[in-house]
Amino acid sequence: MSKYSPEVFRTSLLGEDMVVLCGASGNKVLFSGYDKYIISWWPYAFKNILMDPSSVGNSANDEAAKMRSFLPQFLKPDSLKNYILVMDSMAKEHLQKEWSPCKEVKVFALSKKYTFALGCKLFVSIDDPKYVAKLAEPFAQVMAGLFSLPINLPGTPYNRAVKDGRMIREELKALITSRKMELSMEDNNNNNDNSKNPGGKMDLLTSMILDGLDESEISSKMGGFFIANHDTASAAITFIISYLADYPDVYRKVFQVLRLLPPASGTFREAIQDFMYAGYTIPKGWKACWNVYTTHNNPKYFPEPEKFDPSRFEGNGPPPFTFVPFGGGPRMCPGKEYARLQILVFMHNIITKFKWKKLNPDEEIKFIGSPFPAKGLPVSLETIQI
Ligand code: HEM
Repeated sequence: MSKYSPEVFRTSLLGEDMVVLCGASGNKVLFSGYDKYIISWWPYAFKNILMDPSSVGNSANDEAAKMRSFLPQFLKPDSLKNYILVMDSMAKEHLQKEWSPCKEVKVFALSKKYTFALGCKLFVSIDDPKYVAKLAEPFAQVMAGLFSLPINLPGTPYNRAVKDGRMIREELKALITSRKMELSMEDNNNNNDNSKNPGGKMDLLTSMILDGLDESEISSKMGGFFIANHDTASAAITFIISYLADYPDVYRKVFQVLRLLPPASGTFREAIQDFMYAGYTIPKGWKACWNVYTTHNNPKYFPEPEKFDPSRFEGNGPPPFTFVPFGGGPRMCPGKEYARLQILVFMHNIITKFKWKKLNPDEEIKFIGSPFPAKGLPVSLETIQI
């Protein structure tokens, strides 16, 4: 029987009190030692690294709220269905090019390559592989810097992330300028409905421009969307592939992987009134970081929580707010339908093309923000004919 022992970790940053609601399940303690400080610093790191200084509010929470207040048409299910064909053809092309010629692949790196390239295509209509690769490097540095010690000295991961965050915003601003010019040229030439869709590019960028956001807001928010997409869907794909290797008979029910290894470790809230947690009073006004992993591993709702058992999702499934890979309530992940769709389309393509075996069956899983396999999940591949 797993033990479940919630803990509270208190810190104080830039004058704001914060608690990290961490916990333990079985032998795993998700946040220990200095990880707790890194996690509590995250909203500030996000703001300092990714946000244009002219578009930032007073607190990190203001930034999240602004991000939320703008839910682009692009991310709504009605619009997303228009992108299934692009997702499908990119998944096929990616598998053909990167997987088919190989006997063995490292799943994590390749799924990241696919989800990032898909984001470039659907968010900003970039499909030149060289340009995609040029953007991938600074985004990887930003991701590393977001979960590092916030020491802004030359050579530290945080310092590199601040510089690369600035570089990304500059690239995005250049894209915004040229897209605005295309839009206004089409408007001048042609006053029909297509004028809102230059060259067929109704991507996230055009969607934001048409919603009237200014350049610095778009570059900050766009950076946020890229980062939110960066390690999440690729982690989900990686662990679905990993669990499928262990449990081939349950491949149809794979989405419960999101319970066992939720790609986003948690998020931040402000207490609107005093509340009790694990015997502690958390005062009104404090920031709280809640953790998806420990919610998903609470044996009260998921008996034998570390067991992979798809049948627990049958019938009514788990009670509300216990299965929360995309969060819950009004701040729930706005990218969840996009994420689900890209994972589904990719998994459909991979399952119908390959069988695979893990090369390191007992590979360690590490956590830096999101979970990842320590050696990148190397697998051997066999092409199948259906
Ligand atoms: C498997 C993939 C993903 C997972 C598991 C995931 C999970 C989460 C979680 C747990 C939150 C916090 C929700 C809350 O506060 O209640 C969140 C927030 C957010 N996600 Fe995702 N996400 C994923 C993919 C994406 C993608 C692809 C995008 C963008 C295209 C995205 C955009 C965002 C944004 C902008 C927020 C902040 C919302 C706010 O604070 O109001 N996510 N996500």
